[in-house]
Amino acid sequence: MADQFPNNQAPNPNTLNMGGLNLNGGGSANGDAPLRSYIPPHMRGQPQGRAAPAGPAPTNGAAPGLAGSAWAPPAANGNSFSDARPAAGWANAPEFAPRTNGAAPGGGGGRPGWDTAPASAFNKNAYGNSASGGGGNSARGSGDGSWANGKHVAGPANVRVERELFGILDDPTKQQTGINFEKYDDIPVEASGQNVPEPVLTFTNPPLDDHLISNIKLAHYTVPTPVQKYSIPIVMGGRDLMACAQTGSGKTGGFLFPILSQAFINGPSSVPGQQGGGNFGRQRKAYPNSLILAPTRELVSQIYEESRKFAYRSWVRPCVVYGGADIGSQLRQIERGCDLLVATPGRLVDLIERGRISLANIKYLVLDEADRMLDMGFEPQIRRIVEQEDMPGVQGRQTLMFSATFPRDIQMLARDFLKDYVFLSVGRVGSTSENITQKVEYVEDMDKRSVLLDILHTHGAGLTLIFVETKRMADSLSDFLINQNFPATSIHGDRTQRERERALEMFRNGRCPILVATAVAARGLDIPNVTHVVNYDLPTDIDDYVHRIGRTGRAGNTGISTAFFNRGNRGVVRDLLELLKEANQEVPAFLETIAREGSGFGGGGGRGGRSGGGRGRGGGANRDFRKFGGGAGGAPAYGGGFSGPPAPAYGGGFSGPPPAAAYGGGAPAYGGGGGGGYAGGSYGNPSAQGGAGSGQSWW
Ligand SMILES: Nc1ncnc2c1ncn2[C@@H]1O[C@H](COP(=O)(O)OP(=O)(O)OP(=O)(O)O)[C@@H](O)[C@H]1O
Repeated sequence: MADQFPNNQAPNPNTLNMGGLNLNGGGSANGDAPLRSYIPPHMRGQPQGRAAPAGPAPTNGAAPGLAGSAWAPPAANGNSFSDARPAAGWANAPEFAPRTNGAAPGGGGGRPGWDTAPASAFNKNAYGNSASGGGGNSARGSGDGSWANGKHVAGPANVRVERELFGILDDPTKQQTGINFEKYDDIPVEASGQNVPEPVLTFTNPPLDDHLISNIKLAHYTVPTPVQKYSIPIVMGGRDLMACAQTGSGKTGGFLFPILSQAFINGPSSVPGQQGGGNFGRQRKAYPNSLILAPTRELVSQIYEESRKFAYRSWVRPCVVYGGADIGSQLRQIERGCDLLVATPGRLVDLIERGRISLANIKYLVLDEADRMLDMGFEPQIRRIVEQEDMPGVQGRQTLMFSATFPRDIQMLARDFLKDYVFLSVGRVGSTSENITQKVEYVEDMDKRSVLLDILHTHGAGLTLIFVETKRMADSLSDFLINQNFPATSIHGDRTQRERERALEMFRNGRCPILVATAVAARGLDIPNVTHVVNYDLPTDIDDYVHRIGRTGRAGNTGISTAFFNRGNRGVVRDLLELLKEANQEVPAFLETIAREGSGFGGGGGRGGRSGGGRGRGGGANRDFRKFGGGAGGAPAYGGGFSGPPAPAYGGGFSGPPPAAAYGGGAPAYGGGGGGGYAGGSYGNPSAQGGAGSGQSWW
């Protein structure tokens, strides 16, 4: 119960601050607020003076208005949602416990591997084959399969684990592809860099390993998405990669497939100092071959679950570590073997300091949502992990970066972490999927609750994710919705890890189909059946908007997003306008008007708090940095081959190439009209408040 009311208090309907909602005709509850400008549809056309009774008064009784909506509780006769819920509902939901790696004992077949494929570019030793463990006679590996006599021996099928990982056909708890899945192939692809390999068109051998293909089949994937088509040969060919593709278009598979395929082909590496022995038994220090870093606990958990799917029955044993959870159980997991590690940077540093993880065997380093990790102030930890511990240098590993957005400063970080990389963009960098119908409504702050209730009352089936800017707002809005008998919960950085996991699970399984979230839930989360994303508070940075709305309209499914916009959001108006136009969305007239008014606001929308020159969307700013004279070699563009030229340069005002020195870390002074940090201070907060390391953030 405490979970529903974050302050351990059920809100008192009589003292509930309704946020100035108009409950008694014209004024607010205490009668002194001005008339609200917003009139919900069901009240429109009624005599003046009855404006905006947008929600029921929080008094005892049923929940008027809910009955006809998707949220109607089966027995809505209590005082509040907690009373009205069905017996089998919220309160009785099982405690959520993070899944642990299910056992799946071994047997099955390996395959000859990549040897039959063209020799060009492919480095057979890329996954540690050069070490004796890879070629050893009985190196077991730590997953459920094993590696014996230089061959991969898969474990036997385990029906229970298979069901847990892959679900059943058309399983509603798993993401199904939607009607627009094939349309991903219409998105223009640009791949720049030296000697970019041709894309693959199917999940076949070669280049992919048969064991991986069998797991891909279990996941019911039939064809690769565009980012996967390109990333598979690029990564298997031994190249570094910076890949940018729209939200929900399969980037996770884009890095997992080639990494795991190589692992299945080449086997494990030996532990340093134990050459020839192939000691893969229980040991205190883990030597993973692959490291995937991602910004949030929820995201690393999700990537871990995906890696469990595709590593099923293989010698590879994935592990996950993140802060806020019991380190003891994570250590025990690692001790059982850890070939592929998914981690948040802070917890990984902790484990390295404890001497429990060595990065000496890393062959693949993935930075997922790298731009967010920088926003969160993780750069020192990331640099420490990559540059100051025992990880092989840039020449000795493959490094991959994935996101839907790649602001300029992250591209500059790439200069230090990547070598001769391919820059891949599926659609314009930072663009939104056309699978999402984007609506923008003009709503004054004081009317937001009322409009939200209106939306929730009329909303159909599916899950609704509501983004707010602060933790306090997340709590107060979810309390408010609960008092309005809506099955809501919240997720933000001040909730305990258990509360966060529980809230997410309740949302995922539909017991709480409304989730109020801060930016902590903006990135990467793949939750089936999220049909509506509401930006109750718009972010100050357009990239955040792109990721937030990307929680819907995934894997070819359609979705709706609604943004509440008012003049307080004018800093983002131009970017929003351009984004809507580019994605063929309806553009409300007020946006054009405010964009014209706001010509003094600069075009960048860049954030404060970040070193460097902000992240304006000036022409070319979000595309391969190297092409704009950054000093990394001006790689030739590769004809992407997927219907047409890349999207045109976006925004205005790319003012020419920066001097070469700008690439070296100084604040680059170019970009669309002065994006150097939109004031307001709501961003950049991580560094201002101690950064990721301190655990303090506004979200
Ligand atoms: N080839 C495929 N066929 C069918 N479904 C796929 C395929 N690849 C990925 N998916 C599904 O598409 C959904 C979105 O994939 P994923 O989470 O990797 O997207 P993403 O591009 O990383 O999104 P985000 O930018 O939000 O992190 C997932 O549910 C995944 O299972």
